[in-house]
Parts: sequence; structure tokens; C-alpha cells
Amino acid sequence: MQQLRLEPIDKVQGTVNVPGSKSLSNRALLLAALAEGDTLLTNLLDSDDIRHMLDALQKLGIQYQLNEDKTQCLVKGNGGAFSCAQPVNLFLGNAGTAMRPLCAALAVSQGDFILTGEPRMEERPIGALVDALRQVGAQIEYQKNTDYPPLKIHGAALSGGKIEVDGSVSSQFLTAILMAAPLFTTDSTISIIGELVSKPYIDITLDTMARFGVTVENGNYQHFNIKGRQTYRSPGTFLVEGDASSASYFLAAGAIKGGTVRVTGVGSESIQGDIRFADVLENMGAKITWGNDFIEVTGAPLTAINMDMNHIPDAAMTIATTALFAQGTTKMTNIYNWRVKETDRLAAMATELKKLGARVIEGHDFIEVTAPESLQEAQIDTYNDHRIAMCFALVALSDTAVVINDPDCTAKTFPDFFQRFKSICVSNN
Ligand SMILES: O=C(O)C1=C[C@@H](OP(=O)(O)O)[C@@H](O)[C@H](O)C1
Ligand SMILES: C=C(OP(=O)(O)O)C(=O)O
Repeated sequence: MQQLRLEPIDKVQGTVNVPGSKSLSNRALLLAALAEGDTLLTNLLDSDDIRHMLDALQKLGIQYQLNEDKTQCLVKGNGGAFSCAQPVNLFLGNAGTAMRPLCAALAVSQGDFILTGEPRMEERPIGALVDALRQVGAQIEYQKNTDYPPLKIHGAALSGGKIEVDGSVSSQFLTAILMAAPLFTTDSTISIIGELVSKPYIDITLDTMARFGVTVENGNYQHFNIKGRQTYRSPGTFLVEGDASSASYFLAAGAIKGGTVRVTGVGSESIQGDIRFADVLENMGAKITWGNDFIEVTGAPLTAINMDMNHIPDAAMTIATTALFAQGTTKMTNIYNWRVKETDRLAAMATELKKLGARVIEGHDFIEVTAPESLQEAQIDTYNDHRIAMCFALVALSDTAVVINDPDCTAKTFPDFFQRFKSICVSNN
């Protein structure tokens, strides 16, 4: 196993341009494939999750051309659902943004499909999505365990109607149905059972669909009306915003260490809910300046917060390590679904924070973190979870070095994270 040792960092300052958003890259790629006309995607993210979507689209017969650094992609739209004469087997790694939306899109396509992924993907639930799609006649079978991938899908034309989906585990199930619903032969009303989690990701979905010519009537995130028999239309070009979750690590570094750090590529105009991470830093004491295309942070002494973080599940992990630099006890609530992501993130964060000497209380759906007097040097296990590797890099902003095990797991969404992190770090040794 590879290890990366980060020595204590004396100062952070500078500007970092963050790579394209994972959530937008995979949504735009799928809709460009389903759309009529060619779409040029720019500032596309080049990472494992996007590669899995691109490989899948190729196997589904979609033609596209990537430029040399894979940040531009010209997609030749299919003008409707996929159609494959031969059975197709798709390996989707651990990319939720590929597995869930493709499941719905393929249920309404022509052909036989198998969807598989990494071992952890076989532990990430998909039953609520399958149940919802079955209400309109989708033919989907579990290959191993009920409610989990791998899946076998026999695609067919589907009429819409009333669909109920459980929104309490992942918003990606609703996203998947929303994106497939225009391809149904009749109109649909999708209703949410339970409390919808990670709501801002639905705004990303609706905004992306609108850019491809499909509007959805949103009844207060409880009911969604969508017309059937529609065709997505290419917007011509689609600029992918910088990733707001990726921005969180640099913003937190600025907040903790007192210098000024600017993140470009994402700003006040962003559609991504994770830009609200900057408000959390502001509540903790940092100074934030917003531009249309940038967020800048200047550090100040930080104080702990007690906050519901359901709206920013990914960036919230960065608050768990920022808490190591805050006065008091930070409590982050309503984050049960951390347990069904790349790893059980509540358990993993608690284990790793304790290695540093922090006092941690792990609840069913919350975590409380109190910083120790001084941090202990530790080797951080990353559980094949990119965000654990990235958020624990912040530990090096203390007087203590930190070792990150398997740092390359950041490839899921941010392959050159550690290079960009070092670009804002100033060290005396
Ligand atoms: O739709 C999306 O792009 C995402 C939704 C969120 O998942 P949940 O809705 O499962 O919380 C988020 O954690 C994930 O990284 C990306
Ligand atoms: C939860 C995440 O990924 P996924 O899109 O696979 O759900 C994440 O990136 O933090």
C-alpha cells in the first residue's frame, strides 16, 4: 500500500482552480447521450467516476470524442433512449452517479443489460429505485442480494403514471427517475415517501434537465410532474462548473490557517448545494468573499458549531476535520446516509479522528468532535474513500505530521488533489 506523509504546514495562501463537478459531469454526459444533436462538454472532470460513465456510454453505442486531457468531450446524441441488439455488461466502479441514473435510463431502453460495480457498490442500496421503477413496469432483477447491485435489466418502452419513491436514503434515486421520466410514453407524477435527503442535488438534476430542454413541475420537493414522450435537446455547449465539494478542502485550509485562499471555477452563481459549505466556515468565524466564479476565505480563530448537515453530505466531512481546529465541540446532525456511501463514513470518521486524540461521539445519524490539546501523529486509513483521504490532509495544518494511507483513492473524483493541495501550502522545512 502506498502512503503519503504530510509534514506540518506553516501557512496556506494562493489560488486553486478546482476541476469540474462530478455531479454535473455525469448528469450532462448521460443527457447529452440521450439528447438530439451534438453536445460539446467543457471543463469535464477527468476521474474514475466519469471514466465509468464514459465507458458505459461507449458500450451502449454512443459516439464521443475526448480531447487529450479529457476535459472536453463532443457527444453525438442518440435522440432518445439507448437501443442495443446484443446484451451489454456495464462495470460502474463505485460511482453512484453512474449506477443509479443508468439503472433508470436502461429500464426504458431497448436491450438486456447487466450493471455491476466494485465490491462496495454491492453494499450500496438501490432497492428504493428498483421498487419505484417496477411501479411503471420496469423489468429489473437482482443478481445477488435483494435491494443491491449487481442488476439485470430487460429494457422496454415504459408508460409513466404515478410513481412513489422513498427519498430517505439517497436523492440519487429520485434523480434517476426524474432523468428517465421524459422518455416514458405518458406523463408521470413522482411522489416522495419519507423525508427527501440531500435535497440540493435535486436542484442540480432539474437545472441540468432544463439546459437539455426538459422542464419539471416541482411541487415543493414532494411531488414532481413531468410530461412523457419528450426528447432531450442538446444545448450545443455545456460548461461544467468547478466541483463545490472539491473546493471545500482548500476553503477549510484557508479558514484554519489564517491566510487567504481563493478557489476559482465555482462561486455565487453555482447550482451546487455544496457551495453552502462556505457559510458553515463563516458561521465558525472565517471571513468569506463571494464572486460569480470564485469563493475566497480568510482565516480567523474558529469556534465549534452544532448543525444539521443533511443538505451538504459530502462537504460536511470536511467540517469533521476542520472541527480539530475549532474551540469547543462540533456536532453534525442528520447525516445517517454517510453510512451507505463509499464506506460507512460515520464509523470511519469516528475511528480515524480518535487516532488523532480527538474526543468523538458517534451516533446513529450524528457525530460530535472535540479537538484534543494537541493532535497525535497517526496513520489515517482511507477505506477506499476519496473524501477521507482529502479531508484528513487538513491535519497537516497543525504542528503534527500525518500519514495518509492509499492516497491514490482520491482518483474517484480528484486524481491530482494532493498536488493542488501542496500548491497552496508554504512550509519552512
Ligand atoms: O446526485 C449526486 O450527484 C450526488 C448526491 C449525493 O448522494 P445522496 O443523494 O446519496 O446523499 C452525494 O453524496 C453524491 O456524492 C453525489
Ligand atoms: C457519495 C459520493 O459518491 P457517489 O456519487 O458514488 O454517491 C461522494 O462522492 O462523496
